[in-house]
Amino acid sequence: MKYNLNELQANAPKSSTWSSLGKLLQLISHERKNLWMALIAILVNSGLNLYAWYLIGKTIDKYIFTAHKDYHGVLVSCGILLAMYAVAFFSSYFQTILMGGVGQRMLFTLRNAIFNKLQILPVGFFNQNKAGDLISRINNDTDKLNQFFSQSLMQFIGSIVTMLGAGIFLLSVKLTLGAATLVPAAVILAFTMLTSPWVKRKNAKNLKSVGGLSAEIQESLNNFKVIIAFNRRDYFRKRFAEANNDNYQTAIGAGIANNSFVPVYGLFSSMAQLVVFAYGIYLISIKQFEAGLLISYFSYANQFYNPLRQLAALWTSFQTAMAAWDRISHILALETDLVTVKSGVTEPSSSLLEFRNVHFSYDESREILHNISFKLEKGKTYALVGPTGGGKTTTASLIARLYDTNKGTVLLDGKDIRSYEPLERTQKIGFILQEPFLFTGTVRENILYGNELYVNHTSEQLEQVILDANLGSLLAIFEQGLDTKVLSNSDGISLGQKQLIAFMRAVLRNPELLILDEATANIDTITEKLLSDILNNLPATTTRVIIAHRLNTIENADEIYFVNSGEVILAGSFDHAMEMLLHGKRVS
Ligand SMILES: Nc1ncnc2c1ncn2[C@@H]1O[C@H](COP(=O)(O)OP(=O)(O)OP(=O)(O)O)[C@@H](O)[C@H]1O
Repeated sequence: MKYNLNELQANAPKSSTWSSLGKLLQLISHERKNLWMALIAILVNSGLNLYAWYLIGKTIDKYIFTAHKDYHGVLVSCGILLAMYAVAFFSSYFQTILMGGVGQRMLFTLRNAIFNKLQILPVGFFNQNKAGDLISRINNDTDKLNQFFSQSLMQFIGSIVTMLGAGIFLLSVKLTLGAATLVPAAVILAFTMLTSPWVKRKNAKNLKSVGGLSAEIQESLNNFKVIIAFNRRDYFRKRFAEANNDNYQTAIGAGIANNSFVPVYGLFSSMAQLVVFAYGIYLISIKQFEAGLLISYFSYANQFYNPLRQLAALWTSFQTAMAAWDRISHILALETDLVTVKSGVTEPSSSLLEFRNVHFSYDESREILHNISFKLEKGKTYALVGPTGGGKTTTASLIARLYDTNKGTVLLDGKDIRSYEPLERTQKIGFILQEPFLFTGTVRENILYGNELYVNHTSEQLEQVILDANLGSLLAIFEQGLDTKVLSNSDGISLGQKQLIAFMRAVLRNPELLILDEATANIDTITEKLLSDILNNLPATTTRVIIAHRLNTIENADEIYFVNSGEVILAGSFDHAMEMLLHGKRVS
């Protein structure tokens, strides 16, 4: 299945602005009550600000530009205006608090939704996407949406309400003057509609390059030791410089696109002022208009064009939010292809696991396993040997269902492995990976990862469980026992020690099938002997699959399989396996 987010995004059909807006609003549809209250607050605010200018114009005409000036009337109007501004202030404040909360809650929910989605996606997804890009989607893109919802959305609506109110005033007071004032706005509207797709594209490109830059930083931070050891800093510096340059170029592109509205809006709003000035004075000269109203008219033209100018900035925030939403929605729309299928017929089987005519490839280019069939019996120890890149880890990954076959079936206890719920399957199969994963915490926390059975045990009780499982000698290697601190980046703990913790973690889960993929590669010979004793003392029914390059590790296996060039062949004796390793076909 295709999981590469950048490719999926490039090939996705383009969606219209309005359908994207609809999808964006669905994100906060459960906040209906808060949205209505914020909307009412913004209507009150805009309405009061609009009415204030009408009152000012009327006050001037009624009390100033008249034969009997009435300053008391002006003072009364000022009192009313003060009260109106106070209410407008509180409604604006209330709306800001409401929408700030909506934005933060949406950010919280979205980040959770993306993270939960990542938990269910298969290994293939993580093979095809860079961690840095995913982090950027979770952090940066969700924040772009938050900014739109918490800051821009209500301003957006407020601006539209103010514009509508001002537009209605302009047209209703004097239709001809109003229509002339609004002509430049029609030009701006056409310009905005025409340039929007271009602006969105520029912003999407910029967000993608932010993801690329974040992936580059993450990769070089992960590999900093290799970079320093090999003095290959130039290589990473070059790659970083390229990603940074790409980000710089796309940011400039997005900046130009986003700001291209500002001068155009400025120019056309000045044009509108000019129209009001020239045409308004003309109307006064022919006694069809009053000077006080012209002052109001100027202000209403401003009330119309200022929000329009603001809309330019808000439109940018909207386009950025839509580009961010595109990137997020591609993750949310993904489904795992490792679904649990309906359980078919359970075949009575003495073997614990069976490969039946299995074909597998990571991508279309090359088949890694070709028509493979073999059985693993309960309680036996199997070794997988073969040259580097021969397909051992791939075979083990299919045994643990990290991937599904392209063709053929893997049966666990006579049942299609795909019919097991993940919890049941992972309880039956323990997998110690080539590179064990530990997280920052203590040995205890790492041992109990994914194991509900002992979480409430005291340290003494857990130590007893460890002793009973014959793992005491391994725990003794850690100076502070269960309380020994572990860092996920492995500093302060050796790779061998990490493998020991992963080994204890897997054995304590008491799996029916235990896979060790090069799990002793970094362990000294004496400790390896300890591990081998522990493996021999596992319950008699436990099946073991051991992948190892060190030959002494596989000496005592019941069966040895030779894995290479798409084949998994039973090698028979240890000597025959050695023969195959020395003279067998190597990977092409
Ligand atoms: N995630 C992946 N995507 C694409 N190809 C892969 C992936 N993982 C492994 N391969 C390819 O599959 C082939 C088998 O790899 P695999 O890791 O199974 O070999 P291996 O026998 O375990 O090697 P080693 O002894 O070095 O661990 C190799 O050619 C490898 O390049």
